[in-house]
Amino acid sequence: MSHGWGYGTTNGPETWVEEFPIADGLRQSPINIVPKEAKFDLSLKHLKLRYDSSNAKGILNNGHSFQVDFVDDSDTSILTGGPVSGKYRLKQFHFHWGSSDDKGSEHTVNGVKYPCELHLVHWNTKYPSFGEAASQPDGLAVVGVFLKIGAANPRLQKVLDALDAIKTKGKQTTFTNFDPKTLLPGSLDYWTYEGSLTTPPLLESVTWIVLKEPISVSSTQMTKFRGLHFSGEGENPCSMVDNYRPPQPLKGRQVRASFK
Ligand SMILES: NS(=O)(=O)c1ccc(C(=O)N2CCc3cc(O)c(O)cc3[C@H]2c2ccccc2)cc1
Ligand SMILES: [Zn+2]
Repeated sequence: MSHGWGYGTTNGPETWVEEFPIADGLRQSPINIVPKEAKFDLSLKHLKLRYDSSNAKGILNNGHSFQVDFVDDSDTSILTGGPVSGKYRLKQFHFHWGSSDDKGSEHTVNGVKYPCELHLVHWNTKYPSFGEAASQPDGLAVVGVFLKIGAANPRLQKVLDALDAIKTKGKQTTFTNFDPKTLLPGSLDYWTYEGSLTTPPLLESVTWIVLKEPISVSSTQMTKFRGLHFSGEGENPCSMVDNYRPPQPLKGRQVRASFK
């Protein structure tokens, strides 16, 4: 998918509406989460994430983030429970981060930005493929995990060590035997709301599941994310930083909490 959108001054989030009018839609993401305004919902189930590490297949610099792709031709890495019904298959995970430790997350909590946010992208198996699901209102479920500056996180190391091989746009390499469950915090308490992709095409097909508890990342580890480039090999080097969309209007949506 070649596209002109990005995170720069001439092609950043404020310009996306020109090519993707849904950018001004009724269920856009990310949002600012205000815990005191989230409604505890007793009917929300425990989030069940069951991943098979052998489904990990590769890691790719796609020019706006990097993603770890999973084999999704069977129900071996799935999300069930939580706010969704049915089974959602893990497709990929990726991150959004800042040029400094004071920004980088897409969702914010009481207006506070984290330095980084992990997204685990799943698609509803009632549809034949990810692409099909992505155009349906109940097609995708993305688990968002905040990263907070603290001790170095050894669970991130395998991912960070692979980044040297995918420095520039379009580069990819094999990435196997990795269980993304190792990236999750101890608690699976979450906020949930109906939203969209946070990158073009901004499709309004995502049930967001944002975990309350962050995982740790050190400042040194954050500099590894910032060593990637938006640009391709041989192009003018452009550091991959600030690849986050700012919070969007709630437009009457209710954010629910799985915890009191
Ligand atoms: N940040 S997010 O909302 O969690 C998100 C989720 C999925 C995706 C995603 O997997 N894809 C497929 C790869 C891709 C490549 C692009 O160049 C692009 O502009 C968007 C995507 C999106 C995508 C999702 C659904 C339909 C088309 C593209 C992207 C972002
Ligand atoms: Zn994302």
